[in-house]
Amino acid sequence: MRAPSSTPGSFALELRDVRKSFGRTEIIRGASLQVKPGERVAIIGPNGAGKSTLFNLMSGRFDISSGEILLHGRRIDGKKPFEIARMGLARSFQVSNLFTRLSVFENIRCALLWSMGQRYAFWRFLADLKEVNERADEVLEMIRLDKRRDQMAMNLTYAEQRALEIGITIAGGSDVILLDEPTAGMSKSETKRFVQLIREVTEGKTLLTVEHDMGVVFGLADRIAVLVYGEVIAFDTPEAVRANPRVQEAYLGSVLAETQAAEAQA
Ligand SMILES: Nc1ncnc2c1ncn2[C@@H]1O[C@H](COP(=O)(O)OP(=O)(O)OP(=O)(O)O)[C@@H](O)[C@H]1O
Repeated sequence: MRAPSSTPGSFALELRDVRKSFGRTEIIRGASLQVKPGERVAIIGPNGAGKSTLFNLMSGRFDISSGEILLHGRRIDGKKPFEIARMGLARSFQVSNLFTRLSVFENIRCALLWSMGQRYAFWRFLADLKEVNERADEVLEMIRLDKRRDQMAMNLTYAEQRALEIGITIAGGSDVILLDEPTAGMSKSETKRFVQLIREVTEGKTLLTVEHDMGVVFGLADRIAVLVYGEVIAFDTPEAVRANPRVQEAYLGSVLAETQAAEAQA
């Protein structure tokens, strides 16, 4: 519904020396990232490294203390979350954001109407309802919830609720998508199916995801940003990140060892 507003040669999303302090504590300590249009980027790092904070800064939920954030070459730091959303950046949350007593269809429709916001006068808005309904059904098919269309969101399984969450995030047609731990709490088989779903619904879009599951990270990401104590210590292809001694030492060594131990036990 929304055309990408990229200017040639610009990055989809760019962070320039971003800093964020809470009180006296600096949590993000000069983070820089340049994400190309259509790239899939995973942000990994130890608990408390600042990954969610970084998402909150990109989506305007928190103000940055210094630096710059650009969406398709346009400054977005200092803007309100809804302004950033309407400029084409959408995010999902770790904690579910659904209207549990509305139907699956209505949840998507609300997201669509919200994304259209005040740009439509009421008469125009009514004329567009048909288009909105059609788009909502299209999104339901994409997230494979068309058969659950008229169920209340509260009656969906956990994995279906997470899929609906993704549908809400992509419904407005944003071309930069931030997903915060999309597969958290899922079984292995659910995770596998969900990663495939994420691939499909974000095809051609720019995706940033915060993820703890290294299987998901290495299966999904074109590039991985490693955040440790609020600093991006590596931003590279999965192979290069895996081989990076600094990353091994600061994070990945222990995580991979844990993952292998868990797999050996399973
Ligand atoms: N609103 C806030 N006020 C004060 N401190 C905060 C706030 N939000 C986050 N922090 C602190 O910032 C640090 C980074 O938190 P954040 O949630 O961004 O880390 P994370 O890398 O996402 O961790 P996890 O992997 O556990 O989700 C933590 O020490 C946290 O306590």
